[in-house]
Amino acid sequence: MIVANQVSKQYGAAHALRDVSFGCERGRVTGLLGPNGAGKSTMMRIMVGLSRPSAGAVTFDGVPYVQLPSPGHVVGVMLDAGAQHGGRTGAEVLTLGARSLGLPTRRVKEVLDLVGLSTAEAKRRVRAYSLGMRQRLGIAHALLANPEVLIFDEPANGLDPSGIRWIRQLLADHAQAGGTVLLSSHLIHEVELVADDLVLIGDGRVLATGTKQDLLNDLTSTSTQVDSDDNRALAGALAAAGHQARPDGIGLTVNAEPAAVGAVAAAQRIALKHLSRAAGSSLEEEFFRLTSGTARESVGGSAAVPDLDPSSRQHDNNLTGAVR
Ligand SMILES: Nc1ncnc2c1ncn2[C@@H]1O[C@H](COP(=O)(O)OP(=O)(O)OP(=O)(O)O)[C@@H](O)[C@H]1O
Repeated sequence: MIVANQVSKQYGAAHALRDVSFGCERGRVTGLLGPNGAGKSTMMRIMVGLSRPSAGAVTFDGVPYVQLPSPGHVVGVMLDAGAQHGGRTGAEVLTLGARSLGLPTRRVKEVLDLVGLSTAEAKRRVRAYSLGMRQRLGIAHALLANPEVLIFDEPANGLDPSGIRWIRQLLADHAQAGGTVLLSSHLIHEVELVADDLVLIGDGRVLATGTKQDLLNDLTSTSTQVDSDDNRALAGALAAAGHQARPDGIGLTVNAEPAAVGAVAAAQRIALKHLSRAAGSSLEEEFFRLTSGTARESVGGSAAVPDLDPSSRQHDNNLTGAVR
């Protein structure tokens, strides 16, 4: 089991992650979902020791990645498919990987077959690969030692529809065989079909976690659609009452029971034209609703932005593969 415990990361004055905690269980696919800049890549880099957290820790069955006796045998990582050396052939990249893991070179052919790269393609230099081929090579590299844990950042990036189906199946099969899978995406459809559990993050904070089904039930059960004579004033009054309201093309969609929305409108003497429970929102709609607030205060409840102690600032660089 992977456990992220109160992980925070600051880049200078910017907070990329704030107190992020979640778990990924064996036998399940966990989807880390969030819009661009939410902190997904930062979280994954911290998980595999490529970046140091400002606070908190991530463990694999109780052990931090960097303290695992042979991390490459336990955790298969695919973070940045573009990071492969462009001057090497795919076969060379995998052969070097196999050697460093103490694996026989026949494993190279096995993983090439597994990810659908032909022998001819494996002989080409990586710089000539399409994004989808690089992605497959990165996945092949992660699978070399047949690790129990897979951590993939945006694995469907660049894959064609059949490739996307293939990666979904691969991840689901891995979990079904007892493995632990964490994948990130900013595209909910990519994870909706394969993830058993979801961690929604925005602005570096966990917005919601749970099984996909529970989350969907929770998120959709309290949505209300409302239209009024003055939706701007109503949105302001709802926000002041602690509810999130967003324009939905007709009026507002609010994360509260209809009775609560009606009470706020009545208190402000705003006449309503429509008030109903929102019908069957999709997970995507709810995801956008949850992550649409750019103000940190609007997504995290008690989310005051703490002052940064200048002495704690880290001047990190941005080198791929560097601990930062
Ligand atoms: N090396 C760095 N230096 C400064 N800020 C950084 C650095 N790396 C990430 N950040 C910032 O941290 C925040 C989270 O970035 P991160 O790449 O983790 O998000 P993400 O969810 O993976 O986004 P995307 O979906 O676009 O890949 C962003 O505001 C980003 O600008």
